[in-house]
Order: sequence, then C-alpha cells, then structure tokens
Amino acid sequence: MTFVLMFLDCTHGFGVGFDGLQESRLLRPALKIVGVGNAEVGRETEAQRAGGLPKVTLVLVAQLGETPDLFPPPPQHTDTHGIGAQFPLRQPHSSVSSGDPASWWPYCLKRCSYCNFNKYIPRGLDEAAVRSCLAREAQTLIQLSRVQRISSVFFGGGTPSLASPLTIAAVLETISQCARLAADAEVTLEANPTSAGASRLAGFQAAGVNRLSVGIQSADNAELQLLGRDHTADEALRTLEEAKKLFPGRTSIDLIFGLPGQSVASWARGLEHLLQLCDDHVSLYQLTLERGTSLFKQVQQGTLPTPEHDVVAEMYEVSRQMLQDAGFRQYEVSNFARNGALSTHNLSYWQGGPDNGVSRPVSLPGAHGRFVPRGSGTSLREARIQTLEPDNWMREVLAWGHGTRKRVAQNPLDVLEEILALGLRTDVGITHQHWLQFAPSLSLWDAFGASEEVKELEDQGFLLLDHRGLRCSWTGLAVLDSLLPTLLNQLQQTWADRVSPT
Ligand SMILES: C[S@@+](CC[C@H](N)C(=O)[O-])C[C@H]1O[C@@H](n2cnc3c(N)ncnc32)[C@H](O)[C@@H]1O
Ligand code: SF4
Repeated sequence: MTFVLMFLDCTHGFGVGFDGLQESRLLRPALKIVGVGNAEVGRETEAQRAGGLPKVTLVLVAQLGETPDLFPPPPQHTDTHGIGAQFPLRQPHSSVSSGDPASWWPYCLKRCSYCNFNKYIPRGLDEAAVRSCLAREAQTLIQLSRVQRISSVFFGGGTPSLASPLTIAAVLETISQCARLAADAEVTLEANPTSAGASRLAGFQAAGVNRLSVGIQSADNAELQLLGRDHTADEALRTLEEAKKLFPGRTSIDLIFGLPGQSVASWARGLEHLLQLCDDHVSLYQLTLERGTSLFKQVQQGTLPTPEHDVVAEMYEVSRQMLQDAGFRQYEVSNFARNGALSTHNLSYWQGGPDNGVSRPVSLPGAHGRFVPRGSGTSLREARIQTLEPDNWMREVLAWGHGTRKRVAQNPLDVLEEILALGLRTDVGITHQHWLQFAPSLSLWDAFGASEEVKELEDQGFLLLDHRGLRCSWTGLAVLDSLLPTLLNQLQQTWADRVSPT
C-alpha cells in the first residue's frame, strides 16, 4: 500500500496548464472532458495569461455528478473546502497491500513569496499534541487500508525539518507497528536549510530518515531574497554539504527556475555551479505565480516583470541538456537522477501504485490521498483530502481517529485517467502490462491505436505507442500538458464506445 500524502505538484516541470488539468481531472473526477478546442483551462498561471503563453486547448464541460461525502464531516464546522478548492497540487500526492505513506508538517518559519501551500507559522505550537495526532491518523489510515507492507515513507511540507526528530521517529514507529516497514524502505524528509543544521540532520537520520530533499531553490542571494527565502546561498550550500555527508547518494535538491527578471544565462550559470556540488537527485520546478502570493501581486502590479514564455521554455531545455550532460536521467518531467538514485516514493505515485487498489493514505492537514478503504469492505479507490487547518484537523483526529474531510469515489475511468496523466510524466511511460492491471478489457492499443490524433502526435515525434507501451519522446515530455487533452479525450471516447456503451 502506498500512502500518498501530499499534493500533486502543479509545478512539476514545464508545460502549460497541468495544474489546472490535475485539479479538474484528478481532484474533480466527476468532470468529464467532452471536447478539445481553443479554450483556456484550469488554473492558467499568471505568466501564461500575461505573457500570452500557449493555452491548453481543453474544454471541460459536463459535470457528471460528484459522489456525496461518504464520510460525514465532523460536526464542529462546515465543509467549505471540497476537493479541488484551494489545495496545492504539488506534489502530491497512496495504495493497498503494499504502500507508501506520506506525512505532512504544515508549519514554516515564514512564508516564501511564491508559495501557496497549506502552511502555517507556528505560534504556541504543542508539538507533542501534533505528534500524537500524526501517529494516530497514520494508524487509523493504515488499518483502514489494510496495508501490509510499506516500501517508502515521505515527510513533506510545509517544513518537516522544523519538527523534532522525536516526532519523525514516533510516526515511523507507529507505521512500523501497523504494517511491515521494509528494511530497505525509502524514508524521505523535506528539509529547509534554515532548520537543517548538521545536528538536526543527524537526529533525523537516527529517527529513521535515509533520504533528504533539500530546498536549495537557487544559488543566488538576490534570487533567494526575491523568493522570500530565509537563508542565503552559502547557508543552503552548507546544508547540502552536511546532507551529502549523512545521506550520500540519497540527497536531493529542489531548484526553481523562471523567476521574474531571470535570464537564461544567469539560470544556466547557477545550475552549472549547483551541478558541481549536488548529489544524485535534482527536482526542477518551474515557478508558478500563484494567486494570493506576494510574488504574484508584485508581478500583477508591474513591480516585477512577467517571466516570458520563450525564456522559461529555453531555461527548461537548457536545464535538461545540462543535467543529461552531467549524467542525470530525466526519469520524470521535473525529476532527474544519476547512479540509480530515482525516488521510490515518487515513482510509486506516478505509476499509480503496485496494484489495482491504489491506496495513498495521507496523514496531515491539507494532504491529498488516494485510498482504498479495504478495512471497510470495499476495493474501490477514493480521492481523499484531509482537513486543512491544523487545529481543526487535530480536533477531528482526536474525535474520529482521522481528519479526512472529503472522500470522492473514483470510478474505473477516473483511475485510468490518472494512470495515463501520471504515467506519461515518466520516461518509461505506461507499459502494456501495467495498463492491463487497471484496464483488463481495454488495452493501450484498443484505446489509442486507431486514433488519427494520436497517430499525428506520433508522427510529430511527441509520442510512442509500441510493443513496450505508451510513452512520451524526449521532445514530448517537455510539452506533455499539451498532449494530455487529446489523449484523455481519446480514452474517454473509446471507454464509452467499448467498455461502457450507453
Ligand atoms: C512545499 S515545498 C516543501 C519543501 C520546503 N518547505 C522548501 O521550501 O524547501 C516543496 C517544493 O515546492 C516548491 N514550490 C513551492 N511553491 C512553488 C511555486 N509556486 N512554483 C514552483 N515551485 C514551488 C518549493 O520551492 C519546494 O522546493
Ligand atoms: S518553506 Fe517551503 S513550504 Fe514553506 S513557504 Fe517556503 S516554499 Fe512554501
């Protein structure tokens, strides 16, 4: 089973509109794409809007009817945030007899100027209380999903490196009491340079963390200031050095490109520098100007320039090439690894989990999950969202054992659409074998083999459908968002014609 905790990463990589697509398709599965045309979709970024970037040509029209809440929301407050509302899609975003739980720490020391994640500045935080709720919810969700074996755990945020190692140890201890935590399980923690000194990192390691994802973001002090980060480039690089000593081969760095005023040359210079210092894993995020953030406001008011589409696209291309030259494999739209340092947790997420009953129990406020509550006698997958506000979430965990605010049942087509949209983010794509686990009566050939539009994408060099399965080419991976509407539309049509004709 896999706990997925987070968020879908709306900024995973370059391409327009994927966040919008994810929001509408993955979190509001009851919306049906009924056509493809020249329409804007979803949460188009401000940069796209202002810069005239290509629009995803996707039309979402029919609301098919969301299933009612299966879980009555706790009585003390009303549910004002249904699935899809105000949730960071970044990341992420779990499964069944084997799984990958994720746990969030929703607190940050300060708000970065670009980030609209569900996060809070801790004031009078009772960490022991949060710890016990995290452990309790993990226990409830694992029991409910009947997960037996866990192959990865992800502590994301917010800033989980602000939590004490004791908290991380307590959650891991609970997980290992509820299911078999494999001896070689990947246990990742996201760390901010400011809260990740050598002794804290050693504490996390002693607690059971064996992989670190460090939020470096940039090696340029002016850029870090623009991003509202609370660390300098030197501090970030010192954390990287310390992390590499403790987690050699298992330290990842997060970087952001496409900042207002950033040139391709300055971005490339910074990346070149970081490639000499980094370990074996790099996550590259294209900046999304998120409504409600101070960076968004500054760009909107004209105090900062809008990042230009062509410039940002070139940054992405240059980065991919530089990473390839440095020995990295682009194994996903925005993730690069060398020496086999691919993230198990991320892969299980993009590949939709190890079996049909993909469950991603998510623990922590505001987290998103995919979950099969086998413990309550069902094998149907649900999209779940945990309550956003930590105080309410804690009250609910104390009262109910969990803070699941919203559950939406996913039908087989919803699941397939996720498999398609997420699987194509990887360089391997979707193998025939994998697809058939989810669609025994509709092969990839059935779904896409006879489509003129898909054939056109193949002829244009974006897509490959062959004996291995369906995947993007190197060129296609960079523009996946613009390929997905055609593919999703095609899937829906063949599903309607061949699997559930009305
Ligand atoms: C939510 S953060 C958690 C990690 C940690 N708190 C940090 O900031 O390094 C995960 C990643 O998402 C990135 N991120 C957040 N908002 C973003 C945005 N608007 N555009 C692109 N990346 C973003 C962060 O920079 C970070 O690397
Ligand atoms: S530290 Fe990370 S999660 Fe917190 S505001 Fe900054 S980017 Fe967002």
